[in-house]
Amino acid sequence: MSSERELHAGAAALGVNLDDRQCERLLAYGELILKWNKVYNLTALRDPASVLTHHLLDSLSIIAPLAREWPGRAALLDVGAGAGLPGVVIAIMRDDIAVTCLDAVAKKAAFVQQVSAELGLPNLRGVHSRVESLAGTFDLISSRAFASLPDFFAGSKHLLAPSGRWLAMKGKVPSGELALVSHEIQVFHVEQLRVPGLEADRCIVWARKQAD
Ligand SMILES: C[S@@+](CC[C@H](N)C(=O)[O-])C[C@H]1O[C@@H](n2cnc3c(N)ncnc32)[C@H](O)[C@@H]1O
Repeated sequence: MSSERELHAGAAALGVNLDDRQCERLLAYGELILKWNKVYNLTALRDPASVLTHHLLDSLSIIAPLAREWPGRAALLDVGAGAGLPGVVIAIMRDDIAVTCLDAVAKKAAFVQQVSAELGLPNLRGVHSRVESLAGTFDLISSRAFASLPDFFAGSKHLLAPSGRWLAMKGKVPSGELALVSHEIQVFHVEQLRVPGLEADRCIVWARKQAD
Protein backbone atom coordinates (compact mmCIF):
# COMPACT_ATOMS: atom_id res chain seq x y z
CA MET A 1 0.00 0.00 0.00
CA SER A 2 1.33 3.52 -0.75
CA SER A 3 2.06 5.80 2.21
CA GLU A 4 -0.79 8.02 1.11
CA ARG A 5 -3.31 5.19 1.09
CA GLU A 6 -2.02 3.82 4.38
CA LEU A 7 -2.33 7.24 5.98
CA HIS A 8 -5.89 7.73 4.66
CA ALA A 9 -6.92 4.23 5.80
CA GLY A 10 -5.28 4.61 9.22
CA ALA A 11 -6.85 8.03 9.76
CA ALA A 12 -10.29 6.70 8.74
CA ALA A 13 -9.92 3.88 11.30
CA LEU A 14 -9.28 6.63 13.89
CA GLY A 15 -12.47 8.46 12.84
CA VAL A 16 -10.63 11.18 10.90
CA ASN A 17 -11.26 12.12 7.27
CA LEU A 18 -8.09 13.55 5.76
CA ASP A 19 -8.37 16.04 2.93
CA ASP A 20 -5.66 16.07 0.24
CA ARG A 21 -3.83 19.04 1.75
CA GLN A 22 -3.72 17.51 5.22
CA CYS A 23 -2.48 14.21 3.78
CA GLU A 24 0.26 15.97 1.77
CA ARG A 25 1.38 18.00 4.76
CA LEU A 26 1.46 15.00 7.10
CA LEU A 27 3.61 13.02 4.66
CA ALA A 28 5.86 16.03 4.06
CA TYR A 29 6.27 16.40 7.82
CA GLY A 30 7.27 12.71 8.11
CA GLU A 31 9.86 13.28 5.37
CA LEU A 32 11.23 16.36 7.14
CA ILE A 33 11.65 14.35 10.37
CA LEU A 34 13.67 11.68 8.53
CA LYS A 35 15.63 14.22 6.48
CA TRP A 36 16.73 16.29 9.47
CA ASN A 37 17.01 13.49 12.00
CA LYS A 38 20.80 13.39 12.02
CA VAL A 39 21.11 17.15 12.47
CA TYR A 40 18.42 17.59 15.10
CA ASN A 41 18.50 14.13 16.75
CA LEU A 42 14.70 13.90 16.57
CA THR A 43 13.75 10.23 16.73
CA ALA A 44 15.17 6.72 17.05
CA LEU A 45 13.03 5.63 14.08
CA ARG A 46 14.83 5.42 10.75
CA ASP A 47 12.29 4.25 8.16
CA PRO A 48 9.19 5.91 6.65
CA ALA A 49 6.82 3.04 7.58
CA SER A 50 7.64 3.34 11.31
CA VAL A 51 7.37 7.13 11.23
CA LEU A 52 3.94 6.73 9.67
CA THR A 53 2.59 4.36 12.33
CA HIS A 54 4.53 5.37 15.46
CA HIS A 55 4.48 9.13 14.93
CA LEU A 56 1.85 10.23 12.39
CA LEU A 57 -0.96 7.74 13.11
CA ASP A 58 -0.21 7.68 16.83
CA SER A 59 -0.51 11.48 16.95
CA LEU A 60 -3.60 11.43 14.70
CA SER A 61 -5.34 9.29 17.35
CA ILE A 62 -5.80 12.45 19.41
CA ILE A 63 -7.76 14.30 16.69
CA ALA A 64 -11.24 12.74 17.04
CA PRO A 65 -11.17 12.87 20.87
CA LEU A 66 -10.00 16.50 20.66
CA ALA A 67 -12.83 17.42 18.26
CA ARG A 68 -15.30 15.97 20.75
CA GLU A 69 -13.73 17.59 23.81
CA TRP A 70 -12.78 20.96 22.28
CA PRO A 71 -14.50 21.64 18.95
CA GLY A 72 -13.67 25.37 18.73
CA ARG A 73 -10.75 27.79 18.65
CA ALA A 74 -8.00 27.33 21.20
CA ALA A 75 -4.42 28.07 22.17
CA LEU A 76 -2.64 24.76 22.76
CA LEU A 77 0.74 24.13 24.36
CA ASP A 78 2.48 20.83 23.55
CA VAL A 79 4.99 20.25 26.35
CA GLY A 80 8.22 18.37 25.59
CA ALA A 81 7.16 18.22 21.95
CA GLY A 82 10.53 17.04 20.60
CA ALA A 83 10.10 16.86 16.81
CA GLY A 84 6.57 18.28 17.29
CA LEU A 85 4.56 15.26 18.35
CA PRO A 86 1.63 15.53 18.63
CA GLY A 87 1.66 19.36 18.25
CA VAL A 88 2.56 19.57 14.55
CA VAL A 89 -0.09 16.98 13.66
CA ILE A 90 -2.70 18.97 15.62
CA ALA A 91 -1.64 22.19 13.81
CA ILE A 92 -2.00 20.45 10.42
CA MET A 93 -5.44 19.04 11.28
CA ARG A 94 -6.90 22.04 13.17
CA ASP A 95 -6.23 25.48 11.69
CA ASP A 96 -8.49 26.91 14.44
CA ILE A 97 -5.95 25.86 17.09
CA ALA A 98 -2.81 27.96 17.64
CA VAL A 99 -0.17 25.40 18.61
CA THR A 100 3.00 26.13 20.57
CA CYS A 101 5.46 23.23 20.59
CA LEU A 102 7.73 23.65 23.58
CA ASP A 103 11.03 21.91 24.17
CA ALA A 104 13.96 22.39 26.54
CA VAL A 105 16.34 21.56 23.67
CA ALA A 106 16.89 24.53 21.32
CA LYS A 107 17.51 22.38 18.21
CA LYS A 108 14.12 20.68 18.57
CA ALA A 109 12.25 23.99 18.89
CA ALA A 110 14.19 25.25 15.84
CA PHE A 111 13.09 22.18 13.86
CA VAL A 112 9.43 22.93 14.62
CA GLN A 113 9.94 26.53 13.47
CA GLN A 114 11.38 25.16 10.25
CA VAL A 115 8.39 22.82 9.79
CA SER A 116 6.04 25.78 10.33
CA ALA A 117 7.81 27.76 7.58
CA GLU A 118 8.23 24.86 5.11
CA LEU A 119 4.65 23.59 5.43
CA GLY A 120 3.14 27.11 5.61
CA LEU A 121 1.46 26.69 9.00
CA PRO A 122 0.87 30.15 10.55
CA ASN A 123 -0.81 28.46 13.56
CA LEU A 124 2.38 26.61 14.57
CA ARG A 125 5.45 27.82 16.44
CA GLY A 126 8.36 26.19 18.18
CA VAL A 127 9.53 27.67 21.48
CA HIS A 128 12.70 26.87 23.38
CA SER A 129 12.18 26.85 27.15
CA ARG A 130 11.70 24.57 30.10
CA VAL A 131 7.99 24.36 30.86
CA GLU A 132 8.54 25.44 34.47
CA SER A 133 9.95 28.81 33.31
CA LEU A 134 7.43 29.56 30.54
CA ALA A 135 4.81 32.31 30.98
CA GLY A 136 1.42 32.54 29.28
CA THR A 137 -2.07 31.04 29.32
CA PHE A 138 -3.31 28.12 27.22
CA ASP A 139 -6.74 26.49 26.80
CA LEU A 140 -5.22 23.08 26.15
CA ILE A 141 -1.94 21.53 27.28
CA SER A 142 -0.84 18.27 25.68
CA SER A 143 2.09 15.91 26.03
CA ARG A 144 3.26 12.59 24.66
CA ALA A 145 6.07 10.57 26.22
CA PHE A 146 7.02 13.58 28.37
CA ALA A 147 6.88 12.90 32.12
CA SER A 148 4.83 11.21 34.83
CA LEU A 149 1.30 12.62 35.19
CA PRO A 150 2.02 14.31 38.56
CA ASP A 151 5.13 15.99 37.10
CA PHE A 152 3.33 17.01 33.89
CA PHE A 153 0.45 18.63 35.82
CA ALA A 154 2.69 20.26 38.45
CA GLY A 155 5.11 21.64 35.86
CA SER A 156 2.42 23.19 33.66
CA LYS A 157 -0.46 24.18 35.96
CA HIS A 158 0.62 27.85 36.00
CA LEU A 159 0.01 27.87 32.21
CA LEU A 160 -3.50 26.33 32.06
CA ALA A 161 -6.52 28.66 31.78
CA PRO A 162 -9.08 28.16 34.60
CA SER A 163 -11.47 26.41 32.19
CA GLY A 164 -8.68 24.62 30.30
CA ARG A 165 -7.93 20.94 29.80
CA TRP A 166 -4.84 18.75 29.94
CA LEU A 167 -4.51 15.84 27.52
CA ALA A 168 -1.69 13.40 28.20
CA MET A 169 -0.98 10.69 25.63
CA LYS A 170 0.19 7.59 27.48
CA GLY A 171 0.81 3.90 26.80
CA LYS A 172 -0.89 1.52 29.25
CA VAL A 173 -3.40 3.14 31.64
CA PRO A 174 -0.93 4.59 34.19
CA SER A 175 -2.73 3.48 37.37
CA GLY A 176 0.27 4.14 39.65
CA GLU A 177 0.71 7.71 38.34
CA LEU A 178 -3.04 8.37 38.50
CA ALA A 179 -3.05 7.46 42.20
CA LEU A 180 -0.40 10.16 42.85
CA VAL A 181 -2.14 13.07 41.09
CA SER A 182 -2.73 16.07 43.38
CA HIS A 183 -6.25 16.69 44.74
CA GLU A 184 -6.18 20.11 43.03
CA ILE A 185 -6.48 18.27 39.72
CA GLN A 186 -9.46 16.33 38.46
CA VAL A 187 -8.79 13.52 36.01
CA PHE A 188 -12.21 13.30 34.34
CA HIS A 189 -11.65 10.73 31.60
CA VAL A 190 -9.14 8.02 30.72
CA GLU A 191 -9.74 6.99 27.14
CA GLN A 192 -8.21 3.82 25.69
CA LEU A 193 -7.29 3.87 22.00
CA ARG A 194 -6.27 1.50 19.25
CA VAL A 195 -3.79 2.88 16.74
CA PRO A 196 -3.76 1.02 13.39
CA GLY A 197 -0.41 -0.72 12.84
CA LEU A 198 0.61 -0.43 16.51
CA GLU A 199 0.22 -3.41 18.80
CA ALA A 200 0.97 -1.38 21.92
CA ASP A 201 -1.59 -0.05 24.44
CA ARG A 202 -2.48 3.61 24.11
CA CYS A 203 -4.64 5.95 26.16
CA ILE A 204 -5.38 9.63 26.66
CA VAL A 205 -5.68 11.01 30.17
CA TRP A 206 -7.94 14.09 30.28
CA ALA A 207 -7.76 16.41 33.29
CA ARG A 208 -8.71 19.90 34.49
CA LYS A 209 -8.19 22.08 37.53
CA GLN A 210 -10.51 21.19 40.39
CA ALA A 211 -13.18 23.90 40.84
CA ASP A 212 -12.66 25.87 44.12
C1 LIG B 1 10.80 11.53 25.04
S1 LIG B 1 10.77 13.09 24.29
C2 LIG B 1 9.13 13.10 23.60
C3 LIG B 1 9.04 13.96 22.39
C4 LIG B 1 7.67 13.96 21.69
N1 LIG B 1 6.61 14.47 22.54
C5 LIG B 1 7.31 12.59 21.17
O1 LIG B 1 6.31 12.03 21.61
O2 LIG B 1 8.03 12.08 20.28
C6 LIG B 1 10.62 14.23 25.66
C7 LIG B 1 11.00 15.66 25.32
O3 LIG B 1 10.76 16.48 26.45
C8 LIG B 1 11.75 17.50 26.49
N2 LIG B 1 11.79 18.01 27.87
C9 LIG B 1 12.26 17.35 28.98
N3 LIG B 1 12.09 18.11 30.09
C10 LIG B 1 11.49 19.27 29.66
C11 LIG B 1 11.05 20.45 30.35
N4 LIG B 1 11.18 20.57 31.67
N5 LIG B 1 10.46 21.43 29.61
C12 LIG B 1 10.32 21.30 28.27
N6 LIG B 1 10.72 20.20 27.58
C13 LIG B 1 11.30 19.21 28.26
C14 LIG B 1 13.01 16.78 26.02
O4 LIG B 1 13.98 17.69 25.51
C15 LIG B 1 12.46 15.84 24.94
O5 LIG B 1 12.55 16.41 23.65
